[in-house]
Amino acid sequence: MAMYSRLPGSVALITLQNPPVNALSAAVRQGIVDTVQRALKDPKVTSVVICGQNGKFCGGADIREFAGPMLGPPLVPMIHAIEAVDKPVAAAIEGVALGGGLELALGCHYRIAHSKALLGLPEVTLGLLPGAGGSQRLPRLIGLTAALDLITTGRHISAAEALKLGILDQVTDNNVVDQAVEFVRRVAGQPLDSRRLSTLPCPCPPDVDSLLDKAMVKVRQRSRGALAPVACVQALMAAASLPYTQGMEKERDLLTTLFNSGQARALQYAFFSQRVVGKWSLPSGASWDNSAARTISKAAVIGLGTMGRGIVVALALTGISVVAVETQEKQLAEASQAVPAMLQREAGRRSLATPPGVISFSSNLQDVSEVELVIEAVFEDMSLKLQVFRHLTSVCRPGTLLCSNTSGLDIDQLAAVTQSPGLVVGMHFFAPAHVMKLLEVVYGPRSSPEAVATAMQLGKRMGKVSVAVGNCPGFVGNRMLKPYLEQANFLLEEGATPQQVDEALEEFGFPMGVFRMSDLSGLDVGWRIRKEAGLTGPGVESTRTRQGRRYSPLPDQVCEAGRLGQKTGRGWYQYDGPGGRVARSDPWVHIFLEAYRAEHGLVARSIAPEEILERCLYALINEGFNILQDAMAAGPEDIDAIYVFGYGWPRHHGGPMFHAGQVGLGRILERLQHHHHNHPDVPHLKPSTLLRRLVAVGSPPVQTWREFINKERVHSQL
Ligand SMILES: CCCCCC/C=C/CC(=O)SCCNC(=O)CCNC(=O)[C@H](O)C(C)(C)COP(=O)(O)OP(=O)(O)OC[C@H]1O[C@@H](n2cnc3c(N)ncnc32)[C@H](O)[C@@H]1OP(=O)(O)O
Repeated sequence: MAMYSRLPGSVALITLQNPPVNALSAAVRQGIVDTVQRALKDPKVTSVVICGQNGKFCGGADIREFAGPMLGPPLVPMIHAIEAVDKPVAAAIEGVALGGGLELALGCHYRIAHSKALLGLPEVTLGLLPGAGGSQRLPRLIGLTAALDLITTGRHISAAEALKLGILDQVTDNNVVDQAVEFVRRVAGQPLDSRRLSTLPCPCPPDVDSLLDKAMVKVRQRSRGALAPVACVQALMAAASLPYTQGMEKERDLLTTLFNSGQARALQYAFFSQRVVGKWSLPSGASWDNSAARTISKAAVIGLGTMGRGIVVALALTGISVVAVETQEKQLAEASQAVPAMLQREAGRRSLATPPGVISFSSNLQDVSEVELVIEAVFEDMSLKLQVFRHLTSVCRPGTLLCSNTSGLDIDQLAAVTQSPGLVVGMHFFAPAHVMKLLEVVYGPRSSPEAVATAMQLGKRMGKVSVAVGNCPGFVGNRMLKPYLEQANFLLEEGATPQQVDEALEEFGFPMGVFRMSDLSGLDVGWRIRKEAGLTGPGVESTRTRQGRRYSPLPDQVCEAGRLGQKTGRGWYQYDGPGGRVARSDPWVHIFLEAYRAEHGLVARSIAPEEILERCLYALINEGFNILQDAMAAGPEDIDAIYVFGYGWPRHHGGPMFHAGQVGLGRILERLQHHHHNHPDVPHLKPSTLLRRLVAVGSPPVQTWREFINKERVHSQL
């Protein structure tokens, strides 16, 4: 797990060996301890280089080991022992040096990296802090201000940035091990005291207290309720004010608290969920490892509204040539101005010198005839989409993949009007499409494995977390959103205000509560969908029961008053004019709610934040169980990834299904039963069969549900 070799010229080379990322498992740590000892004892060795095999230095501690008892030599003394060696030790960094990997490198006396290497301390994203001395050594090396940035964000930095910050001693485009060997030969015999970071003072700016206070405020605002960012700032406070040994004690105490927290478990689950969903499988048996994806080099986007423009940019950024089609001249003219500017901005944000893809604009649908894949992004209207698909199937060459960016319409219906229904899939992007990480890839009953594989791979190329989902109204994300929104409206009827509902959800960790979010997206979106579903509109009676179930006409009435959200400057809140961003409580809404309750004979009651959370979140979670039961998502990880990456579910709560497991399935079932008893006309509160089955078998951990569901399905229990 760590190979020792003696190179000519008295250099010992230690190579970490633990594919795929040389994580510091117990065996690797033992290997390092043994090989460092060997190098120390060998009088012929004058210097040491540590590197990783297969072009990767080290991806950090082995996250899989966190679930069990920690065996093998601990990291902290291992790194101290390296720092104390009296022969120069250099880290030769290729690929990645992340987390414990960078902490190991910080324990070495010198760090040499390849120009393409990435470095960082991403522990905060796993609910931890750099607990192998990183929180104390890094600020001593690069100063408190820069260390605060790197440790509280967990961002990966390039070798060039690391060199500028002073983390690296040298960056090379050549073989990094050769360079490191040459380097240590050169410095052999020089004093090492100043290279032992633990012995250095921590460079701090004069206004250190104010810097740390501001950092604390910032992390609390950025990730409300998250423990790890706060602990990172506390560890850096210790680095700034205490001797190294005491700083290390503080680091250890903070790490122990975090390590045992539910948040660390949730964030580590989220890390693995993201990877699990990439290994997609469909009920048909088609999966990522038995379905070939096509490589797309030329694509078209139809419809250049907000979504279409974002999709064009996302495709172009991957180097794909895009034909961007809009039949309305005014919209086309606007888009051909806006899209290149968006592309430049996004390329800049991603540090790309020039956007790699080429975009051509057209008002003629015939111009898509030569592309390999089309993404339709026209208005969310089935008859319009059908018209576009009929047209596409006649103009595109045979074999072209036809995708729809619908947010919930029937993919199969679209496929049915084409000549090759197997080549039709949904690609549901989230606004802004070039920024948001989530992509739902929707397979219909006739979608071919090749079409699904191609869309999944294209999503990955665009840097998205692509999740394969089944074809049902709203797919996964929006299907679960429906009961959540419904409960929020019912809570207003019963006495809550939009602020109270939003505050409870924001306190839980959502960046925006449901009403602020609806104002941002535009209230007319849902209004149109409800009209199409015959739930509201001319001729529909204004009652609180529609289509046999409880219905709240509140959002329809807000729209009827011309309040469509931020775009009209009024919605559930008021804003400083159309397009305003800052939501303020609006007396109109309170008067309106009172009048509404009076009209329907409702008596407002005081509603506690706990009830708001239970009603909104448990209704959403319950629908998640229904989705699993209907096989519209392959496993809970798929649902959780969708909610974390597309709907602002706080990552430190893992995702709705993980959260259900943490709350306790028995408790979720009991509260749903309670609320359903109080609201028997709300079917979404009726506990799902799958939830009942899981509770009946003792509420197994979320990681085992996928297998349980598959077995239950075989035995027709679901
Ligand atoms: C008292 C307890 C003491 C604990 C001490 C606490 C200190 C902790 C310090 C740490 O080091 S925490 C870990 C910090 N490291 C990271 O966060 C890095 C995580 N990994 C990544 O960001 C990426 O994987 C990567 C290294 C940038 C590589 O990305 P790439 O896209 O190339 O591949 P992936 O698909 O992401 O990964 C491939 C494969 O490897 C698995 N994996 C990656 N990193 C780790 C790891 N650190 N431990 C275990 N496994 C890891 C990943 O799950 C994939 O596996 P799969 O089976 O193929 O899905």
